[in-house]
Amino acid sequence: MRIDAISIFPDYFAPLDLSLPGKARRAGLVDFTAHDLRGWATDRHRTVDDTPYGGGAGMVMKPEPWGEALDAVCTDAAVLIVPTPSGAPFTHADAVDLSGAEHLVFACGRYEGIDQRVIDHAATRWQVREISLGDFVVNGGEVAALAIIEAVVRLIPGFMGNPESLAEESHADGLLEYPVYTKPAHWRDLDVPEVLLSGDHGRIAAWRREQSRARTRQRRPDLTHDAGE
Ligand SMILES: N#Cc1c(-c2ccc3ccn(Cc4ccc(CN5CCCCC5)cc4)c3c2)n[nH]c1N
Repeated sequence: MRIDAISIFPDYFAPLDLSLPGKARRAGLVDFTAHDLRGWATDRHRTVDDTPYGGGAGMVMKPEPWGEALDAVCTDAAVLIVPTPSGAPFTHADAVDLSGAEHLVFACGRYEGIDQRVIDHAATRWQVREISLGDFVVNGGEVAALAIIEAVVRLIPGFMGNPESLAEESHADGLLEYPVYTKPAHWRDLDVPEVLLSGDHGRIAAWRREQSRARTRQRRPDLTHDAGE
């Protein structure tokens, strides 16, 4: 998989050399490049923003640099991901879907966002996904791109050391994960649940299923329609 990120803060993606996706790069599973949008700004000051038509606070990112950047970076197979507070909530299903893509390009906006014509024009040439990380506002698309990249790359076949662990993850079956424990069995007057020390794999599996269901009911009633029934 090829992944490109376009941003006025390309150094924001340096942590990818340290985390999971960094390992994927060395294994040749993922090829990641961060690009500085200002490289496609043609004026002397390398301007990428201007005041909004219709008035309003803040600045909007100009279409010209973005148009040139996407023309240069996107291949025909590109899926263009545009993080935005107004996007569709990102889910595990999206991560699974995107893990099969050949080329992901992240358009990371700043200021009050990117001129809508950039997205509209891109949609005539590539698959475009406007995605939100959650119901809160941050100052740009980079943190969402990092989260999405990590969620996607770890699902690429051959990346995770223990692919079985993916099957039991939160949201993989519509439920939240059960609690986990390790040694010592007794710590600060707290014991590991006896069932986990029993060696009875059937009891352990049943206990974990019930813990997942209870957590999901308590913390995420929105997920409990018929998940994991
Ligand atoms: N993914 C994701 C995100 C983002 C995200 C993603 C990308 C950008 C680019 C810029 N910003 C900052 C910004 C965007 C909008 C506004 C509010 N509106 C602006 C237009 C007129 C009305 C008001 C304030 C500030 C971004 C934020 N935030 N939260 C998520 N889950």
